[in-house]
Amino acid sequence: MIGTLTVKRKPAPVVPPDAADTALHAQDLCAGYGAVPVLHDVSLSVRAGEVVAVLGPNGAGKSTLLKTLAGAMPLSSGQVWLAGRPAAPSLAARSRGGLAFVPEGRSVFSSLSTHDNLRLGRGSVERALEVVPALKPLLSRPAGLLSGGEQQYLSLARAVAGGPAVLLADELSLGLAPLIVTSLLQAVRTAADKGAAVLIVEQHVRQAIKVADRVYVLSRGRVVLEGATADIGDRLEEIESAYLSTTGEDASGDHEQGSVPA
Ligand SMILES: Nc1ncnc2c1ncn2[C@@H]1O[C@H](COP(=O)(O)OP(=O)(O)OP(=O)(O)O)[C@@H](O)[C@H]1O
Repeated sequence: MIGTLTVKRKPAPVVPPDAADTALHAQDLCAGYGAVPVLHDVSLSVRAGEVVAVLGPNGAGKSTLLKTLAGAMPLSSGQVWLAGRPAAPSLAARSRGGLAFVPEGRSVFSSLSTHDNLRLGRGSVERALEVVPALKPLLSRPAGLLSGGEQQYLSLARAVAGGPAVLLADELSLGLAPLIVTSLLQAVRTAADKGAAVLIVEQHVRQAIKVADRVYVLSRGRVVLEGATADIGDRLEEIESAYLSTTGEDASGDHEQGSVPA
């Protein structure tokens, strides 16, 4: 009797459809702190030239999401893809690969001038100033003497000096005056217009949707809504009370995931 020949093939790697042609793609991310899970199967993508805003009430997991995307925090499962390839495991390696991360809080070298702070970043001072022109008159000032808003301009400018392919920014506008918030978000828009894929976490929802192309709303670590800002603008109040106020944060915990509800 002739035996059956079984040819063992390596299974083809499963590449999510969005991963291949987007600058940043995350698939089914789960992460947490110790035994406490925070993110549950979060998937998203950001294309080059887009600003995408992550919105959600306090404690929804927005910062945790950005940290996992940046490689600053491990995943318990899921995969991050950068430019169609599985992302390197660490923040340092992702930075070398063209990802820039502005974490929450201002990190500037207080004793150095604004100009020297910019020179410390990988990249070009000129490029940074094209995106954040508000820093031009402040180049010689020690960073420690800049206002909170100016320090935030500097954090953003350092991140964009290298012309990142992907820019992640967490709560750039926290505690800042409305005019500065507008200016920071405009700089974020400029970074995208120059080709970056930009993902921001932002509490100022109404300001954010003026510059963002799309949003994801996170509640209790899950994406509960996603859509183009053009589609949600008219229904912002309804969406704010359903998803964005802390009291509205899903007491039942069972919002369905989907696109902008009809
Ligand atoms: N270092 C940590 N150790 C343990 N739990 C943490 C840690 N950081 C955040 N958490 C918890 O994880 C959950 C999500 O926090 P996260 O900061 O990601 O939310 P957020 O949406 O960014 O909130 P906010 O808008 O208030 O900044 C919260 O319950 C928070 O208490």
